Amino acid sequence: MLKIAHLDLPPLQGAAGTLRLPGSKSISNRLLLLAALAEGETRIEHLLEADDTAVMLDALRALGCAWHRNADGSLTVQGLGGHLPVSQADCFLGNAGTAMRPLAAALALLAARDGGHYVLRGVPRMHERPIRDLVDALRELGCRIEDLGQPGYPPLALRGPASLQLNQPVRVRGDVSSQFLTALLLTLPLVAQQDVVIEVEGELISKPYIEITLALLDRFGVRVQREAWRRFTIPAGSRLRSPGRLQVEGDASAASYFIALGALAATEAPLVIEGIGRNALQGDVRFADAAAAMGAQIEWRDHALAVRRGRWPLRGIELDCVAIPDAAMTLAVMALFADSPTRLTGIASWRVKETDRIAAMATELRKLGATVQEGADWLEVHPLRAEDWRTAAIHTYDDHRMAMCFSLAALHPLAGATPQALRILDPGCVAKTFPDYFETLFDLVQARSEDIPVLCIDGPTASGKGTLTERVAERLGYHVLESGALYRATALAARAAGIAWTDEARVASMARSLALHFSGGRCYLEDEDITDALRAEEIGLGASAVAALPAVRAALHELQLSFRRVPGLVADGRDMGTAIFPAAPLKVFLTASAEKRAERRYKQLISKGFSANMEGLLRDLEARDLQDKTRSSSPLVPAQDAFLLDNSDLSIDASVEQVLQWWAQKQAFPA
Ligand SMILES: Nc1ncnc2c1ncn2[C@@H]1O[C@H](COP(=O)(O)OP(=O)(O)OP(=O)(O)O)[C@@H](O)[C@H]1O
Ligand SMILES: Nc1ccn([C@@H]2O[C@H](COP(=O)(O)O)[C@@H](O)[C@H]2O)c(=O)n1
Repeated sequence: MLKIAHLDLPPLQGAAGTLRLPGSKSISNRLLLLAALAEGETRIEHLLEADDTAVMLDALRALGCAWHRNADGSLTVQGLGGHLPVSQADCFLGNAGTAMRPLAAALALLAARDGGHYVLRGVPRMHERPIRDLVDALRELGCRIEDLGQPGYPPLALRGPASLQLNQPVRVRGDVSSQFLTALLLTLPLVAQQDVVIEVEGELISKPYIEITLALLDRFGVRVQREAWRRFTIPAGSRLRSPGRLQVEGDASAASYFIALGALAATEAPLVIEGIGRNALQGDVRFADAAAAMGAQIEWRDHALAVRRGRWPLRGIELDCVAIPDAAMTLAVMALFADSPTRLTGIASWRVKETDRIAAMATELRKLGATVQEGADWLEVHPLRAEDWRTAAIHTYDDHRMAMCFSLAALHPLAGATPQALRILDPGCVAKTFPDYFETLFDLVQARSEDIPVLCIDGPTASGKGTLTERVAERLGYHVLESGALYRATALAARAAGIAWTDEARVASMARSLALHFSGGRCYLEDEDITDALRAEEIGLGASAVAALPAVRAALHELQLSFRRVPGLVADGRDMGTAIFPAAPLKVFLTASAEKRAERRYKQLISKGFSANMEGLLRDLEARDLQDKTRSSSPLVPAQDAFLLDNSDLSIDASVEQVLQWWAQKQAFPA
C-alpha cells in the first residue's frame, strides 16, 4: 500500500493481463454484522481487507464478538446469538458508512431491548454525513438516541432500556441513502417477536443495494417479504442463523476502474477481471452495461469479465445512475475519451458521500482542461480534444474513488494528447476499500520505457546509496534497482559453481541465466534466500572483480533495464547514470570520505552481529574504489550531468530531502 504524499503516474499507453478483485465492501460489512449477530459460527472467505472492514471488525470486538483469521486468509466469526456480552462500548468507525448505519440500528435496538450505553463516532467527515432519517425511524420505534454533536449527524449515543413499539410500521426515507433501510432490515430480525413492517417514504434509491441486503438475510435464514419497493415485512419469529461458510464476491464498484481500463486501453487482448461475473449480487456490476454503451466490448463469464476496447473514441451517453452511484464516478472520467458529451443524472447522493463528489469531480476534471457543467443531482462532462489535455495534480478529498477513477486520466496519450505525468495527491486514501489498487494497476498497464522516470544514485561503496535509494523510492512509490546485488549474486553463483571470478566467458554465461528474484525486501537465487550471503565483504570484492569484465556487464544490461516499470524507478550502483539509464532525468553522485564510509560499514556489520576490523575495512574499501574507478568498462565516475552530494557530514534524512528537492525541481504540477 502506498503511504505517500503524492504519486506521479507516467503517461500510459495500454493495458493487458488478469487481476483478482478485492472482496466487495458492501457484502463484507453486511456479512460481518450478520455473522456477529447470528447464532453459530460463520467462516467468511475472501473478505475485503481494508480500512472500512477494519473499523467494523474493531467495533465488533469492542462489542464482545470474537473473531479470528484462519491460515487460509478466511475469517471466522463467533456469532453472539443476538445478545451483546458488553453493556458499554465506544466505537470509532472512521468514514465507513457501511459500518455506521447498521451498527447504529443494531445498538439502538439491542440497548432498548436489553439495556446498555454505546457510542458511535468517526472521522470529521463522518460527522458531516447525515443519519437523521435512520435516527428518526429508530426513535419512532422507541429507541433512545442522543446526538453528541450536530443533530442528525454522528457521533451518536445509543441508550437503553426503552420500550419498543413494533405494532405500527416503521417509516424510513429511501431517497437520501439506501443504507438507512438496509440498517433496519439487517437488525430488526433481532426484535421480531411479531411481524415487523418497514415502509419506505420517497423514491427508494440504490435498489440493488437493498437486493444485496435481502439476499444476505436469506442466507442467514430471514425471508423478508417485499411489496414493490415500498413495504417490507420481517416475519414474526425471524432469527439470524449462520449458514456456516460464505464467500464474498469481488467488489463490483472496484471492477469499474478495470472495466474502464479495458475499454480504454486493452487493444491487443482483453483485460480479465476475476471475482465477479454473470450472477453477481452487486448492482454496480451493471456499470459494465454503461461501459458497453460507451463502446467497451465485454464478455460475461461465470466468475469473471473480459473487457477490451470496442468503439473508439468512446461514445458519450446520458444515463440515470441512481442504481450505480459509486461506479458512476468512473463514467465521468471515461467521458473525457468520448466523441460527444456524457450526462450523468440521479447522482444527488454523491453530495453526501466521502466528499461532495459532484463538486470534487467537476473541479478536478476542469483541472485537466475539461468543460463540465453540474447541478444538484447531475453532471455533464464534455470530451477533451487532444490539444486541450493538461497535466494536473489531482486532489482526492480523502475519497478513495476520486483517486482510483482519476488514475485513468493517465491514459491521455490514447486520446492523442501529449504524454505527461499526472499527479494523484494522497493516493493512500484508496486504503478505504482497495489498499493495493495502485500496485494492481501497475501490474496491468504499459508505458513507453522513455516515459517511466528513473532517478540514478551512483557512488562508491558504503556511501549510503542503498539507504538513500530505498528511502527516496518509498517517498515516491517507485521501484528499486540495487544493481550491486546483481554483480554480487553473479560472484556468489560463480563461486558456488566453482568458476573463477576471472573466467570472463563462464561468469558472463552464468550472469545471463541468473534465476534471481526480489520479494519483500529479500533476494532469492532459484528458491534460496541469498540476501545475507550477498552482503559478505568477500562477496563484495568478488562482485567488484566480476564487474570489471565487459562480458559480464553486457550480460547484466538487459536485466537492469527490465527494472524500469510503472510508476518509476530509483536505481543505485556505479554506472546507472553513465551507462544503463544515460537519459535519466535526475542523476546523483553520492560520496563520502573513505574514513566515514569505513566507519559506517563497520557499524553496519557490528549491528548485524558480524565481526569487523576498521583498518581491514578501510583497506578493502579503498581497493574496491580503485578497481571500480580504473576498470575499462563503465568505470565509477559521475555522469556529466550528475548532481554531486557529499554526505560525509549530512544525515540520511537530510540527504533524502536534498534528492527529493532536486527531483521536485524537475516536475511541473500546477496546484
Ligand atoms: N548520510 C549518512 N550518515 C550516516 N550513515 C549513513 C548515511 N547514509 C547511509 N548510512 C549508513 O551507512 C551504511 C552503509 O549504507 P548503504 O548500505 O546504504 O551504502 P551503499 O553505498 O549502498 O553500500 P554498497 O555499495 O556497499 O552496497 C548503512 O549502515 C547506512 O545506514
Ligand atoms: N552498477 C554497478 C553496481 C555494482 N557494481 C560492482 O559491484 C560491486 C558491489 O556493489 P555494491 O553496490 O553492492 O557494493 C561494486 O563494488 C562494483 O564493483 C558495478 O560495477 N556496477
